[in-house]
Amino acid sequence: MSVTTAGLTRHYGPVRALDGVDVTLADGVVHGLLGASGAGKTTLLRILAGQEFPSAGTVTGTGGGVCLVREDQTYPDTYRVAHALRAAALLQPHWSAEVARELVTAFGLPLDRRVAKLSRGMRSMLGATVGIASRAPLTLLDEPYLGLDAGSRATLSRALLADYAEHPRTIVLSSHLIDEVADLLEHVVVLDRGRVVLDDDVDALRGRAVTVSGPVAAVEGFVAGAGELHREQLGPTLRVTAVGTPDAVPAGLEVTPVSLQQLIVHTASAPDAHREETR
Ligand SMILES: Nc1ncnc2c1ncn2[C@@H]1O[C@H](COP(=O)(O)OP(=O)(O)OP(=O)(O)O)[C@@H](O)[C@H]1O
Repeated sequence: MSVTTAGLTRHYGPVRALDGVDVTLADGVVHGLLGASGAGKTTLLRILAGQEFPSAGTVTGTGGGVCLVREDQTYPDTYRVAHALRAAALLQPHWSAEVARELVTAFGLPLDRRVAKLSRGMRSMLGATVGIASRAPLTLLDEPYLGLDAGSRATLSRALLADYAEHPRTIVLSSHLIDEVADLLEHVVVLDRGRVVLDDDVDALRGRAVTVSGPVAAVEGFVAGAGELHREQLGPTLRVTAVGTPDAVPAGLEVTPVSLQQLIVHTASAPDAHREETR
């Protein structure tokens, strides 16, 4: 299911949580919705799921069925894990009871425990179970890795990829910790203060930016005309992260590729003039 937003804007009083967001979430692709705290990720997911109205702009293509798992999902006080799963099964027309059972076992989720008494990590396990078992054509997971230990993070990633391979759908994972999700993603959308600052396939992004370090004058010469994302100087050594640098590296300079995490962090904090270079 392909979903498109046009000019999507959401104001809360003076706060522009979303400010003219134009994105297309392609069918059968795992997207990362990334950005710092307060960037607008949850607001966008809530609007996509129909749980929030935009102040302006449109969303098209969400008619096939949506499952949003929020990191602050609330349930009635009396709900136990089994109740939450039963409710999800009733609400989600593509629900797989088998997947839900497998994940409950893999995570070691206590079915008879009250949801209110679950630890932070267990709440994420429950959310992941609901999101994956929903098999919703548009599956939105808000901060799915919050509080999970390394083993459970691996379980979630494995289960998500395995089920997605058999039942491709449009998946959006929001996170402000890019390392947690980087390996799963095919496409990233980065928000910064309600605006899209990066919207590209992961394959296209990898290797696009480099960090170059060496003597100040030599580095300045190498990055002249490139899009600069970040610079720091330590005595006589200058280190610059940039996109669009020359292929030929002069002697005396050290050039290393930038990880997806670094590229996104630098893009979100780069001056506006240089953002265009990364698109
Ligand atoms: N109901 C609301 N009332 C007032 N302001 C809100 C409301 N919901 C969100 N905001 C504000 O909108 C901005 C975006 O919030 P949002 O929760 O979408 O960000 P986020 O990227 O999901 O952040 P985080 O990673 O911390 O969850 C923030 O400044 C937030 O304080």
